[in-house]
Amino acid sequence: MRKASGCDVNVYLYQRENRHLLCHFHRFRHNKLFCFLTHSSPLAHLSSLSPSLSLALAHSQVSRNKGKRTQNQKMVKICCLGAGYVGGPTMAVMALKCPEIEVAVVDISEPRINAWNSDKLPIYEPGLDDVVKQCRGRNLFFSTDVEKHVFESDIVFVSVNTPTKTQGLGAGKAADLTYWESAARMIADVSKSSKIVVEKSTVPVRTAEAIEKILTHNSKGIEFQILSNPEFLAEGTAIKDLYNPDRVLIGGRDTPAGQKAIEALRDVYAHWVPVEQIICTNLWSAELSKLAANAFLAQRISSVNAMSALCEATGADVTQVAHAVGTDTRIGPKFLNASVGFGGSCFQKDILNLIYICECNGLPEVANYWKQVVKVNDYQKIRFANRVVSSMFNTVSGKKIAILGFAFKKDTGDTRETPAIDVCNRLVADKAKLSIYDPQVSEEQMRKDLSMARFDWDHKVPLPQYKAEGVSEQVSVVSDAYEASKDAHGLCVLTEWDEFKSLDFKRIFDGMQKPAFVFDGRNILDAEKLREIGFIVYSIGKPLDSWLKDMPSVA
Ligand SMILES: NC(=O)c1ccc[n+]([C@@H]2O[C@H](COP(=O)([O-])OP(=O)(O)OC[C@H]3O[C@@H](n4cnc5c(N)ncnc54)[C@H](O)[C@@H]3O)[C@@H](O)[C@H]2O)c1
Repeated sequence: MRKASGCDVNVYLYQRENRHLLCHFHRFRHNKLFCFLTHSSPLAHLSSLSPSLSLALAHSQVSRNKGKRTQNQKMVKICCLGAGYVGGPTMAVMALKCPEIEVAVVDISEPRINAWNSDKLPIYEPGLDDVVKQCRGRNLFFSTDVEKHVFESDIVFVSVNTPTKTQGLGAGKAADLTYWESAARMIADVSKSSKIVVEKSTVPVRTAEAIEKILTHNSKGIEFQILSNPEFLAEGTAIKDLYNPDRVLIGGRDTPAGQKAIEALRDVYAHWVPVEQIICTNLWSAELSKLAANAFLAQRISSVNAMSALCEATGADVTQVAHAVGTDTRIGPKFLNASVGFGGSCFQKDILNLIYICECNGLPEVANYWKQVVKVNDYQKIRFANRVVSSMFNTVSGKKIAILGFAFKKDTGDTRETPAIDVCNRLVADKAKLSIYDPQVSEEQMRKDLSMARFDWDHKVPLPQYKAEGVSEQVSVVSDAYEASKDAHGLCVLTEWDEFKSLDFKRIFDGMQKPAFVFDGRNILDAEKLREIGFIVYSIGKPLDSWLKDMPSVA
């Protein structure tokens, strides 16, 4: 690269179909690209996108040889709307793997962007700090200047939140697309050049059609190609998942321009994902696949959890049953751990959304099938809390109960839809005094979560009704497990943090009221050792201690 007056002049060697092409790119303000070709151009195949985007994307073509690729330098600018659990890590990894692409992650939340620009990132995710440190300020930028970065970009990812609607038509099931729609309107308003708009958020099937309408009705002659590129990362392992995804899914229109847009995005991912793992489909298949994948995963958890209740009733051991079932190669061993229930921002929301779509399409039987997955999950959470109460002589009034773990799973600070909320609220409703410890969740977050009215759709299982005053009096948040369990009558493990496995349970036992109870909602503790120490132990789906068997059965 050499500097010329007023602009940068970049010289690239571009290889395609064994022809070499020398391009001179002039990069002006707003990243607009102008290209002068010194040889006849093979780039006409990209002509249906804007000239600047076509040329930029053409430059991102990579030649592939049995999965191995050589990369050419490229000049694409990517912007991502939404600097959340998905937008932040996804774009950080993209910036790391594509050093020649400029990636801007923008958000309307100033505190969130400030945190991304600080030493304390807004989300906890193993390995994330390191990735951000390597790229931030180089080709990764976090900003609240949403319009500027959208204006300058060739590819715009939209990774805004799509929560469940809580009011109006479809309340309790349908996805709330308010954030998505306002993002689409803004993209249409500020764009002066054609763009590829990528759905990264999880959205109902056929959302792209609605988004297309918004964009094209406001387009002023600019061409937008919409792609669906749902994200499959799991919180807690996001960086690992992004480095080595099982697959990347890209859906687009079955038109020449749609296919070229798919190719352009595939070439971005091909920097680090083997091309055979990049699945290209039509738009609706990609959108629906994300909902289907989450529904299947949640269904497995509800299946093993339903089995755990039957194990407790019959003396079978759910771990042994899951192992025996999972060794069938048609079933497989993953996602068969019985627990207090699934949580997180996606499973419940996406299944509810799926249910709504089925109902809207006149498929009530299909809707009811998926509804049961959520109902079993609610049942499992309440069954666990009821077990705590019934084991302790059917009352926890005034009793201290230690809660170890509040996040919805280990290695994340995310508490959205965490089972801990329902379990804690149930115990608070029974007048227990809770002492909560989680290594990543702040006191402020826990209090906020426990104060929010839980949205009720048509649950048959009565979920605890929360009283805000109860939480402030009955809940304390502490900074370690020993403090949480001091003088407690019972201890509940609600998140599978590794550090809980190596606690000194003799010390914990000595500090607790007797009889001392452990309720392991994640089956991570060695129940036999705990029993030797003197605890009465409840593990989900395992044969019950005689103490628990003698207690009244729980609903
Ligand atoms: N969290 C996960 O594990 C996960 C995994 C796969 C898919 N998803 C899906 O990805 C999407 C995002 O999820 P998330 O967990 O990152 O949500 P999040 O709430 O953490 O982040 C969304 C961000 O979008 C911002 N935002 C809203 N409107 C905006 C706008 N107009 N312009 C710019 N920013 C805007 C919000 O301020 C927020 O910071 C959702 O649809 C979710 O279902 C999430």
